[in-house]
Amino acid sequence: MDVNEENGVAESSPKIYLDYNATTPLEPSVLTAIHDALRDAWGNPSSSYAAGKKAGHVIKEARLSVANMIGALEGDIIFTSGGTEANNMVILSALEHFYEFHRERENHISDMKPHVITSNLEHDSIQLPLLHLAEQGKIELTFVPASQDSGAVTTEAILNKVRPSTCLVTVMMANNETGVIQPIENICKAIRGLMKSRLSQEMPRILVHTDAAQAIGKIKVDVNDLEVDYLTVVGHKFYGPRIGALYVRNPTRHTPIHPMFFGGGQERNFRPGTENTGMIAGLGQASQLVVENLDQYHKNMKLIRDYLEVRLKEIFQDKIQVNGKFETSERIPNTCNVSFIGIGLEGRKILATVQRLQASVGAACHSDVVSRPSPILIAIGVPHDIAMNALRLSVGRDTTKEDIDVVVEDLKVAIEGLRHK
Ligand SMILES: O=C(O)CC[SeH]
Repeated sequence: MDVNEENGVAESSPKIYLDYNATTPLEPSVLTAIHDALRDAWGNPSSSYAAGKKAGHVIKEARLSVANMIGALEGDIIFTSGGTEANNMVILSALEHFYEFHRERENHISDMKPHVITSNLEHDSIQLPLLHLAEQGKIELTFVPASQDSGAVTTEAILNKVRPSTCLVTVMMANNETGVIQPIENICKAIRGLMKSRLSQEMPRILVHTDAAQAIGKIKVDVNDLEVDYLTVVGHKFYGPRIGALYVRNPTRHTPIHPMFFGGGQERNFRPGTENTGMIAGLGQASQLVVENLDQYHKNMKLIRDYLEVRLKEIFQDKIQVNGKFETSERIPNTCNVSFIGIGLEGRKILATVQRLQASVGAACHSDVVSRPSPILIAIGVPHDIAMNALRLSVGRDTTKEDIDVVVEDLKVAIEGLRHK
């Protein structure tokens, strides 16, 4: 067995991956679906001959699977390149809806700005386009702070920020760093309750979106329970490929949707561009697996995540704090955000010291920022020094108790070493 000269660890010591909120590997059957589609359904889906029809059939089946996974209709699903594209499409469609509403009433829109409400917990693919539009003076933007008693926004806090020009409320379904589930169903019901009065007062309908990236494949996601107008699906968070889909409730007839770019008319002109048949096939298969196994996935991940937290408590006792665990809110079953109490135990230092664990201190897209704590943890009231010492551990479908035992021992050795530096 070779031993790495730098860290003295046997090269063959396999790494333990606990960063499934960052991304997941493909399920074998998803890989097979992608391979088979690339091999057999390579035709252009817009072509009317056999090769095109075969590709079109693969896409139709995948669309049905994605729709089935979230309780939607086939026509409500628009394939996108991923969650970022889907989220940006929602924002721009809501703005267009605002302007169309006022143009139809011949209102002077030149001095009107659409208003958007979101939370201070959102992924960058919501937060940054909204900030960009606000900086350009194109929207008015309200960030509703999460409650520090629950790690989630409250429906009341969202409602309190509604104004006549509000056209979109967008709140993620579950946070990628803490796992805290947001009250999307309640928010939707409350916003729908405003619908009649707003229309009678010549105010635009408030559209509601949720980014379900971290929820799908972990908890039940049903658009009929939620009553959202839009919902973002991200394949690589549930063992699927790196494409996505946008759920739009009855597009154009009930819910406005506008293309961000123009081309050959694919996806009913909502999202033109020759379809990525192979990846779409994979997304369909990943969705089918969720339909068939969600309860088991949820049960297994929760068992292992809870075991992780028990073992951490056994080893570190009062020298750890689990962030995002509140009496008044729920977490997705696979996520544990934990801080190690003590000087010199910054999360990044711990990750640089462990021998087997692969995890993150927060969102992967923030991994380049080394000098600050997670803004999400600060937002839910975690003190700065505790937030600096946080690790985000997210287990997967196949993570075992033996994996957890290895990780906990790895952390124990690393932290003892850092404490004595
Ligand atoms: O790592 C995450 O939380 C999502 C990808 Se930026």
